[in-house]
This record gives sequence, C-alpha cells and structure tokens, in this order.
Amino acid sequence: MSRPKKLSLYIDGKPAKAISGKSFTNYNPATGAKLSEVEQAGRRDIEKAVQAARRGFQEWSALPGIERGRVLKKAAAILRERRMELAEIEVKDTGKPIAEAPEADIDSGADALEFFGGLAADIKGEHHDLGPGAFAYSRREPLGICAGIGAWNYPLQIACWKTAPALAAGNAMIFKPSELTPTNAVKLAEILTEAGLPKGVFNVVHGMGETGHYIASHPDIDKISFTGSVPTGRKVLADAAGSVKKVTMELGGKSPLIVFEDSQIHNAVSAAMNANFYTQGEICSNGTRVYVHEDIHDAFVSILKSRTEAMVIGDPMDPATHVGSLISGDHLEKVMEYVRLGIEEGAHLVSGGEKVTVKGCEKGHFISPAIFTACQDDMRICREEIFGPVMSIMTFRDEDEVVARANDTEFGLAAGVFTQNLARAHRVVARLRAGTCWINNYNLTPVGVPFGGYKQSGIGRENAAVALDHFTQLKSVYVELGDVESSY
Ligand SMILES: NC(=O)c1ccc[n+]([C@@H]2O[C@H](COP(=O)([O-])OP(=O)(O)OC[C@H]3O[C@@H](n4cnc5c(N)ncnc54)[C@H](O)[C@@H]3O)[C@@H](O)[C@H]2O)c1
Ligand SMILES: C[N+](C)(C)CC=O
Repeated sequence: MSRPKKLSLYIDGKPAKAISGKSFTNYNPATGAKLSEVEQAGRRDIEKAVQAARRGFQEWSALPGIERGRVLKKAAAILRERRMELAEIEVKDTGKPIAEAPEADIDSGADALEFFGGLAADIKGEHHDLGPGAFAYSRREPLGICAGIGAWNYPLQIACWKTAPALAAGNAMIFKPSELTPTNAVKLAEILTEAGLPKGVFNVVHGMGETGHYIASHPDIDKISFTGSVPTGRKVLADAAGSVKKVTMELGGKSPLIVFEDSQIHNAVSAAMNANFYTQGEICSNGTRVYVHEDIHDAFVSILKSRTEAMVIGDPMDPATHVGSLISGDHLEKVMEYVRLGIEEGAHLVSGGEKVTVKGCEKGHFISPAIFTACQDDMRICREEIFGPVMSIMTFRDEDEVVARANDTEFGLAAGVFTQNLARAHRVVARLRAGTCWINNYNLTPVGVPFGGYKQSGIGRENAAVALDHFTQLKSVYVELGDVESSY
C-alpha cells in the first residue's frame, strides 16, 4: 500500500514542515481511505507564521487597493479554471456529494475573491465638515494580522469568505482549517501565490483545538474570524479577550422555517428539503424546526415523505448522489443518538433515520434523511443543533403564536417564511430574531448579501461590503485651518 502524501503548513509563501515534529492523518469519511499525513502546527509554528504575516502585512498594506484587488481577482479566475479538481478534493475531505461542491463550495469561494477584489480599490473614509476653520476626515485602515479558524462543512468557502475581505482591506491572514478538512486551504495558498500575492500575506497552519488556542490567545494577532460551534466560539472569545482582539463569530443555529397555509406547497417542500438535507444536513443555517400550518400539514408531509424517500444516498463521487457521508463515525453516532432521542421524546419518525451501507463506500457514515412529525418545541431534537439530516415538523395555528415559538431559542442564525401574502411575509420577517431570513426560499447566500447571526449564533457579518468594516479600523483625523485658541 502506498504511503499517504504529506500535507504541509504553508508559511511565508511556501510549504513548511512543522517545527513541532507532529502530524495527524486525514481520512476520506466516505471510504475511510487515508488522504494525507498532515503537519501539525505547535506554538513555535504559530510564532513563525505570525512573523511571516507581520512582514507580509508591511508590503501588502502599502499597495494601492487596485493592485490588491487584481491579485484577488486573478486568484478567483484560477479557482474557476480548477473548479472540478478543487471540488473533488472538497468531496474527498468532507464526504459531501460532487453534485453540490463545484457550485456551493468552489464558485462560492471564487465569488468572494472576485467580489472583494472589486471592492479593494474603493475602501475609504469620510469627510466631516466642521465649519470654515477646520475639518476632519476618517481613514479606514487594515487591522494587521487577522486569523481565520474554520469548520469542516464548507472548508474552501469558509477560507475564502474570511480571506477575501481581510486581504482586500490590506491585512495579512493566518488560516487554520478544520483538522478534518485541511486540503483546500493549502490549495488556496498555492493559488494566491500563483496569482501574485506577496509571501507571508496568507499562511496556513494545521491542527486541532490546541493549535486554535495558540492562535486565539496570541497577543500579536489583531483579529480572529471564527466559524464553528457555539461552545468552541465561547472558548475562542475568552482567549481573544486576553489581548482584546477584534472578533467575527459565525456559529451554530437551530433555525425555524415557517410554512403558512397559503404557501405554494411544492416550493415549500423543496425549500424544507434544501434546508435540512443539503450537504447531509451539515449546514449551520439549516431550517431544522419546520412549522407547518395545521391546515396543510398532512399534504405537506405526504409530498415531503415521498420526495425525500426518492433521494439517492450514495458514493459522494457519483454525480447521481444526493446524500453523501457524514464527516465521521463519531458524528454519525451523535446524529443517530438524536434520532433515538426524538423517538423516546414522543416524536413520530415518519421517514429515514437509519444507517445506510453504500456499495464501494462500506466504511462511510451514511444515514437516510430523517423526518419527525408531532414534534414539540421543548423536545431536545427541536432545541439543540444536530448538524445532520434530521427535520423536526411542528404544527401551528396563527401568526403571533408561530413568531413567538420561532424566536424561543438561544440561536438566531437564520429563518424562513413561506406564504403568498407578501404583507404577511415582511411583517413576520421583521419580527423574527435572526440574521438572515428568506421569503419563499431557503439557504441561498449570495456574496453581496450580509450573512451572520443574532443572539448566540454570532457576532459580525461575512459577505457584502459590510464585511470590510470588520477587517478595518477607523482613524479620525482633525485638521485645523486657523490658529489654536489657547485655553490658558
Ligand atoms: N455560522 C456559520 O457561518 C457557520 C458555518 C459553518 C459551520 N458553522 C458551525 O460549525 C459547527 C460545526 O463545525 P465544527 O464541528 O468544525 O466546529 P468546532 O467548533 O468543533 O470546530 C471549529 C474549529 O475550531 C477549532 N477549535 C476547536 N477547539 C478550539 C479552541 N479551543 N480554540 C480555537 N479553535 C478551536 C477546530 O479545530 C476547528 O477548526 C456547527 O455548530 C455549525 O453550525 C457555522
Ligand atoms: C454559510 N453556509 C450557509 C453556506 C454554510 C454554513 O454552514
């Protein structure tokens, strides 16, 4: 058997062996095949990355925005040229279907590089009129060294959503991908170098929570942009507090999808399936609490069940596959535990929720999409993030009631509303405490629209021009045009 290839850190514009001398193995979750032996960054590796980033920052931040933007746009073009190669890497690292990855992962990453590349030349402050004798202006300046820490479900997208605005604004970046999906962050580093990024501006370090802790607590890192679970987010916030770092937190959710009685039922079912089963349900913003008006509940469930049972659970590399492998055996067990819990709590499992063996992927972690009806708001399956393909359906009778129930959660990442009554749609959305709301669709995240959470689902926003505010700081400059009026 051939030895798995090495996956290095990427520091100062080139691959780097870990000073720590440690490594870990990266597996394909669908097949169990070893993908690579990954160099693991220790404290001294982080130090090396910080020093490289500091040097890179000096050079990069001195360039005009138009030149920074050109590099990002070139990187976007390379990503698009290598779309299928990068998509296949993403599928092997995550277990998600190849039917999804080119668009949902690679195009989404390229969009961010292109979008923020286009904005780089337009980062500016404001003029403040102070009358004839003075004026002030503000400068929007980069923060310095930003760090990104990513989750495993959208590895390249997460890396690009953080890196593109950070670099557009003139910062350097140190990125730690999830230990479960380390490959495409290194590919992104190679592509950025090929596109002309000066060395040290984008660095990749691999490792688990300990490596993340070194990053989050490092006094010379100016900002952390974190994507992951709420419990880890709390630890990162505590570490970041030590040096009062700026933070962006993209955390978990348990989002509501409300289907009123006048909805176009096939569209509502399509959205509920997208909102629960895309990427095997491993999506932060998923609408896992589906509130269906009691008048259409039975019709909704009947269509949903038959369409869900027609989904193909299979080899993620097969273009016909709709449901791939969960990220790990441990995660599959966690999801199965929630299925058992739902039954124990009295919900009706009307479809799926079973382990599935896929031919050619016998070591994978497959589960059939689960639909629970007769759910109650206080059941754990309706309150806790499962991060797998488990949908909980509840009924409701009126608008005030469903809004109150939808908002009764510590999360606030996303929400959806289906109705043909647009006045009602906007009225309800205005009352929902969630960072992203969809009307008559679900889970679309174009790069020009801010994305992020209310309540414990996060701090700050990714995407759209507003993301640049989170990677810059304002300097106010007062300019005197007359004499100084002495106070003494
Ligand atoms: N809001 C969003 O945009 C978004 C997007 C994707 C995923 N998520 C969330 O991510 C979670 C799933 O991802 P996960 O299992 O990788 O999350 P996780 O919190 O376990 O890990 C996320 C990252 O944090 C690192 N980490 C672990 N302990 C750390 C520590 N003490 N200090 C610093 N870093 C540490 C991990 O190595 C990994 O890179 C879900 O809750 C999901 O909702 C949110
Ligand atoms: C940001 N998003 C919704 C595309 C993926 C989150 O898990």
